[in-house]
Amino acid sequence: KGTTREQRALKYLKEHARQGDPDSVLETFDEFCRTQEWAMNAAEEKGDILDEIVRELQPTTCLELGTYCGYSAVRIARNLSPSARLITIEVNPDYAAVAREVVKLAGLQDKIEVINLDSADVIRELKNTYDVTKLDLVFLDHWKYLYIRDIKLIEEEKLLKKGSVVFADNVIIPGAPGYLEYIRGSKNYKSTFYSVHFEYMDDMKDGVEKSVYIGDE
Ligand SMILES: O=C(c1ccccc1)c1ccc(O)c(O)c1[N+](=O)[O-]
Ligand SMILES: [Mg+2]
Repeated sequence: KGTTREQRALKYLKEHARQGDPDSVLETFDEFCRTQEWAMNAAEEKGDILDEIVRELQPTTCLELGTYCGYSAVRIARNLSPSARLITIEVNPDYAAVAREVVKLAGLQDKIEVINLDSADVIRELKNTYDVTKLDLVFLDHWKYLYIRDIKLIEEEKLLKKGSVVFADNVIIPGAPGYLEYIRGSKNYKSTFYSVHFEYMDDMKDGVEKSVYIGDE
């Protein structure tokens, strides 16, 4: 076909979603994934938990690792207060390019910054280059084996404060065993596991982990 799945999804969104309406973009993306092609979005069930976290926490500065096509970036940003912002990191240039279009389609380009770099390199620069003081919300959704590397880097950079929330997708499928062991074993977090369906697959069980930082930073 010459096009990628992500480009086909973007085309569908441009044809069927309402410009400037984040809810319409999300609904249309879910429709695409249920009727045309599966994609690894943090869909309905996971999205509802993410919505709940954002509404309760009212974060000012959010970091997402693993933008993919921007579904969860739009999901987070649509609930942010006017001055709040989301930095989302995507190492794959093709995904990042599609995500920027999806963010624009949702009308959220003033709240979301998509960075096409390796997460570790950006985390080390958040204070100096990206004007970040502390992170209120971190959403881990990139390569599963990198969750533990990056949470340790975030701690090293002293980017968390009491009450910061770290929310991790896919802790069952594909799974992030090293991360789960680390975060649940750490005295600096209070973690809660939520059993949810794997995106768009009503007969597959996945899990997400919400960890509240109670450490001393
Ligand atoms: O790793 C995969 C994966 C592995 C194999 C085939 C397709 C996807 C995946 C699956 C569901 C997710 O929610 C997700 O975030 C990812 N991911 O790549 O980060
Ligand atoms: Mg995921």
